[in-house]
Amino acid sequence: MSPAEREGDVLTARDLYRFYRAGEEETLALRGVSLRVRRGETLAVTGPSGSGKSTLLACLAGLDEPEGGVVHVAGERLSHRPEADRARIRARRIGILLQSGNLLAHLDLRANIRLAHTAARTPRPTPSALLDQVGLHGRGAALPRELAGGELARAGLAVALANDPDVLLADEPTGELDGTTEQRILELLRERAHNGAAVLLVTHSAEVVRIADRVIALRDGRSLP
Ligand SMILES: Nc1ncnc2c1ncn2[C@@H]1O[C@H](COP(=O)(O)OP(=O)(O)OP(=O)(O)O)[C@@H](O)[C@H]1O
Repeated sequence: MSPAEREGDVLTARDLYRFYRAGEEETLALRGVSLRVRRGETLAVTGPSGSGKSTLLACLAGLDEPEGGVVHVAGERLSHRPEADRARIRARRIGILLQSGNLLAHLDLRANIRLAHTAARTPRPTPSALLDQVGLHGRGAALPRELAGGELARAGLAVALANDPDVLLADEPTGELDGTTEQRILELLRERAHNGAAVLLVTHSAEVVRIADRVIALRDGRSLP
C-alpha cells in the first residue's frame, strides 16, 4: 500500500498538463491541475464549456495521456505507461460513465456487463445483481436500443460498476434525465462512495454538485482556488 493509499487517497492527479496541437494551432487544455479523491468521497468538477473537464476525465481514466504530471489510482501509477498497462489498471480498478454511452449496441445488457467483467478482479457482481441494483431487474436480454433514456443511463451505470471499481468517473451522469431518474442515479453514485469507492463527477448540474462532498471549478485548464 502506498503512502497516499494509507492516507485514504484512491485517486490522485498532480500537476496535469495537456496540450492539443492541430497544425499551427495549440490549445492548452490542462495547465497544472491537481486533485485527490479519498475512499468514500465524492468530488464534483465543474466549469464552463471548454474549461478542460472532459480532457481531465480522460487523463484520470487513462484513456488519454497528459504531457505533464502524474495520475495514480489505488497507489499505482496510471499515466506515462504503455496502453496495455493502462487498460489493465482501468479494467481492474476504474468504472467509467461517459456521455457518449458505454454500451455496445449489438450486445444485450447481460453481454455488455460480461464484457466489462473481462480482466476485472474477482469476485465481481453478477449481471443480474447489477441490473437489480440499478432497477433493471430481468432486463438482461434487452438490447440498448430497446431501452428508454432513463433506463439506458441506469444500464450504463451497471456496466460502469461491473468491475467493482475503486474509482468511479462519470461525465454528466444525469445529462438529460428526468428528475426521478436523476435522483435514482445520484443515490446509486452516493451508495457507491459509501461502499468505499472514490467518485468523481464532471457536471453542470446543481443537483449533482449538491450531493458532492467537495467541488473543484475549472477555468481555462486551471482549477480555481
Ligand atoms: N482532440 C482535441 N483536439 C484539439 N483540441 C481539443 C481536443 N479536445 C479538446 N480540445 C480543446 O481543449 C479544450 C478543453 O476541452 P474539453 O472538452 O476538455 O472541455 P470541457 O470543459 O469538457 O467542455 P464541455 O463542457 O463543452 O464538454 C477546449 O479548448 C477544446 O477545444
